[in-house]
Amino acid sequence: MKEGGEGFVRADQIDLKSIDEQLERHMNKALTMERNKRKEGDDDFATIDIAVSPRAIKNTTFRKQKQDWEIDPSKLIIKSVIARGTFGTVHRGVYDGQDVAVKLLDWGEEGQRTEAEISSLRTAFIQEVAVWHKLDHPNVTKFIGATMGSSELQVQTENGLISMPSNICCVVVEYLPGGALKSYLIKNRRRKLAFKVVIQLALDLARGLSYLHSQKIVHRDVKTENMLLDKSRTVKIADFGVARVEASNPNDMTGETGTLGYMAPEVLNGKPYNRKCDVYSFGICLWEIYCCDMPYPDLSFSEVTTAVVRQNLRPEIPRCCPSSLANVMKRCWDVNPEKRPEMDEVVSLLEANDTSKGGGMIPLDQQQGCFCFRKFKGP
Ligand SMILES: Nc1ncnc2c1ncn2[C@@H]1O[C@H](COP(=O)(O)OP(=O)(O)OP(=O)(O)O)[C@@H](O)[C@H]1O
Repeated sequence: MKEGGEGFVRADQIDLKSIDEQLERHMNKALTMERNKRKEGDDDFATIDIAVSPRAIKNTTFRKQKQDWEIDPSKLIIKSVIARGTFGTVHRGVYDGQDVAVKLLDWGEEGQRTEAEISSLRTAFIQEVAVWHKLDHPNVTKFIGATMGSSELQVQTENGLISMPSNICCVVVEYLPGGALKSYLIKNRRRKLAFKVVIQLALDLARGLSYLHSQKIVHRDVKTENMLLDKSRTVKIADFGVARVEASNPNDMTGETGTLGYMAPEVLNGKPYNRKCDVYSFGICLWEIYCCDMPYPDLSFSEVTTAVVRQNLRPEIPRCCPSSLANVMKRCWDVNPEKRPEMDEVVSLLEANDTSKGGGMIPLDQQQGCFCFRKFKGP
């Protein structure tokens, strides 16, 4: 599917029949695999309270018990593509008169994805809905609803409204026009941010994470790309694709997930981890927000892993950074997860900062500038 101009998708570029056929084949395969997986006693779904009933397939439409998070597809209009993510495409849309972002699950061309990939995509999709639909906080992108397959979805094209193939899965969330926090930091990489703005952004993120942890959710992919800004620059946590309900036994949570530069050493090492991996990633985000820079720009993936795990490498904190903030960063990225603070403590530490006297990182190219970094490291 390609983007059209003026917020439209070109109708002639949507091959509805073949998408429908692909979906039908993929859905059946994925459901068979899921059924087999359940028979084998896989308890992956133990924490997911979505009723996915493989029995309920009729005429290729994926039917299930109506969930409280299900949208009314007739009220949703899908518009142009905003971005392409791991799942598929993210579109702008309108739901019941409200501006929304619509994440559509893309099953890929026939033969493009293996059955295992399709199954894991679908599991991730279900997982994202399972986690997200329960959340309600000003610093978490508001979940509006989802559908796991509907014949009533419509896409707005240059030629009017066109029905989407049945079985399309989508998640509908509030539309956030400010873009990703990462892009905002990149925009300000030369000028840097006022201390007041640094604290505001950091507090938003810290409050959002503290809320998630209070709900026993570990985000597992905390990074500035996954944080979106609303029109008044409030940070909202987005992308719950790999978020999980925290396991009561830490040994139940292992596996590399997240994004390298933000990943805690225990995650990089494949060791058991808990919510403290989010605290580590928050520490890296805090550094990034203060510096408007990227951690480890000159290192390759493998160099980052080795250096973080074996040499305790962390981003270099500029000398102009107030100790109150530098200490939060250092505590958050402590190698020992138990020594890292809880997110609610981080919120209190950030709230204690006095921002009335100005401050903030001094751009390197100013005469009296900050020479903490040896050279400019633009993203
Ligand atoms: N609520 C939203 N409002 C506006 N834009 C959004 C919204 N949600 C997502 N986007 C846009 O879509 C992009 C991808 O979104 P998201 O990260 O949620 O998708 P994803 O499929 O999980 O991608 P990935 O896992 O690769 O990060 C975001 O970087 C952002 O540009």
